[in-house]
Amino acid sequence: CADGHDDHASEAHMHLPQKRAYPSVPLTPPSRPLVWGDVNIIHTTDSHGWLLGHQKPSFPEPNYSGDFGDFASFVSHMKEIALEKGVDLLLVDSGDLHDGTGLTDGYPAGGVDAHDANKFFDKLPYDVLAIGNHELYDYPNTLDIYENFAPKYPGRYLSSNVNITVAGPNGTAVSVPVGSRFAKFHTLFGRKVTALGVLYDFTGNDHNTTVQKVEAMVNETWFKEAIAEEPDFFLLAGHMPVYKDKWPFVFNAIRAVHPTTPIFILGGHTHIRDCVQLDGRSMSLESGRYMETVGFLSANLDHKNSTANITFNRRYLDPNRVTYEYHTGRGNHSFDTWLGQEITRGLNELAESYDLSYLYGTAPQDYSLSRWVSTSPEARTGTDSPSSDPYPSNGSLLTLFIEQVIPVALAINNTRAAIPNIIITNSGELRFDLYKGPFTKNDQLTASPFTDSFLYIPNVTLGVASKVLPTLNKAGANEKRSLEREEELYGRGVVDMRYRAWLEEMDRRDGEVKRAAQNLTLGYVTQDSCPGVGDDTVHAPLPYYGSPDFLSSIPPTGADDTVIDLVFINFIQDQLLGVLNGLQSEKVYADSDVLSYSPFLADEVLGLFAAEKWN
Ligand SMILES: Nc1ccn([C@@H]2O[C@H](COP(=O)(O)O)[C@@H](O)[C@H]2O)c(=O)n1
Repeated sequence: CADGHDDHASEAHMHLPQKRAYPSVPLTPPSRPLVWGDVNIIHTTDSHGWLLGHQKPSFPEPNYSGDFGDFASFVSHMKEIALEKGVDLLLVDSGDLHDGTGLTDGYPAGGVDAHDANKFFDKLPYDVLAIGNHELYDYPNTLDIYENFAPKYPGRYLSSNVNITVAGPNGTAVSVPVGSRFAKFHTLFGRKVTALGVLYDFTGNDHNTTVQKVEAMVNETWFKEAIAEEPDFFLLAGHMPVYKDKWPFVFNAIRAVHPTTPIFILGGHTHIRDCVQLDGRSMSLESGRYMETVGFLSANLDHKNSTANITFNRRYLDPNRVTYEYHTGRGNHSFDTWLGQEITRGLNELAESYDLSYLYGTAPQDYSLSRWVSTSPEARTGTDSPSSDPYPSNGSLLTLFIEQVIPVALAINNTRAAIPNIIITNSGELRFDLYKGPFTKNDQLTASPFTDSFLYIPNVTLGVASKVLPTLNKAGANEKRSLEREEELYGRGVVDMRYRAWLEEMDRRDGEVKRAAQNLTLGYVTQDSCPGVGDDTVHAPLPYYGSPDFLSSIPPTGADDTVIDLVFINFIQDQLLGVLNGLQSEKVYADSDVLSYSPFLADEVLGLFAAEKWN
């Protein structure tokens, strides 16, 4: 094994949470050392609970096999290197800590999503953290951030445009920032920083939370006062994509007062690796998702009022021990810090206490969302020829979910099971591939983490019901999606289309040629608009297969006027009612026409199916 972890390799094949996230296969090391500057930033975003690292053996998963303990050791060593060099190194997170793995979503009854997993986050020396949209879908999660998480980072957990309503001193409701609106602090080497934490215009937030539009935020008095004094640099963290979103509102508001002050923007939300320069004295970085990327951004700052371009460098690191050891000059025996090992141990204990290795059944094959996955021996090195799992197909997780899993699971103990139905869900309900072999509670919550419920409207005619899906997808929506519709979906947090477009583009650009060469492992291949190469490790891109935004079960056969149950996931209720009312004029459907279809939630159906069919 490339980095001498043979004795642990067998652990990586177990279905239980790993005792240690050693890569089980040889990993490609980074292509070159990092370029350090006077100011350096390590960036995480959209981690969604992936603190135990990616544990499956098929590529590209081993690229991301470092766990949060490894990351903590990496950060400690990088801090030491920064100290030796006499430069600043900041640690920044851009939000979305909730929803995505068993560690966040596998909490016992009465618990709160991510409450326990977030305790490991606060063991790291984050300088600034920003709130994400997944902190806002459910009020109890936001309240937990407000009461328990933000106070761990006094003044540094930023929610510049996000409020929560809580009980005030005399019992009256008050709307207050979830964290702080802004932070002003000095770095270790005395640089003055003004930081913000901005959320994009999210509209899917729960009651008693508010998100102010970005353009309104920059007109607030507190904002104008916060940016009035010139710092050595602005640090704009935020759960907002660096491209095609509203960073320019914040950037321009600052530039109107400080035309030359350096600005670092650390964005997130679209799950992609991206970099943009809004001018020569600023750089904006977005560092992927699911702890599949750790971003590194550095700059050599010059003197006040200088108008010269600043030299920035950015890098997208694959979070694994080979990467971490390479950049810190450590070997396998000198890499782990006490804190790192404690975090790894604690995460595994949490996985155990949540019973994440509970076995539902054994998956007969891999099922993928948009990419090829295979467990053939060649796939271990990422060099076999890809098999085809587009949607719809037998290898597509979307097909399995909508055509088999949901119909089987929702029929369990259901008095309406004999009534023909059409079931519709958003494809974003599924978040990750499902791999051949033991299918555990952790795998269930990783593939489908949301506690969304299944609802129905009875007595919809088959003629109307069968038009709902094409209308939702607006036949050919991927090519011709109307701006209005895209904005509405985007506001509710639906960004899967941006991530998918990114994967598609990297495959189209040079996928076939790079894969055919068979000398590269599979992974992300980024082309952003910043100078130089961003990916730290060179890979061949994964083959990409597109999928629609919405999925439907196979419709029953019958005449157009046959009445059926129209079943759907609650996340899409508003859109579905809108479409239904546009398709027929006999009845105006409202929330009061919607009934509960099943007690089972979206984060249970794969497990129910596996227990019934995969044993
Ligand atoms: N209850 C929910 C909440 C979200 N989704 C899906 O998640 C996507 C947004 O997540 P990001 O990580 O991209 O912010 C969105 O596309 C929804 O499809 C859901 O299904 N149910």
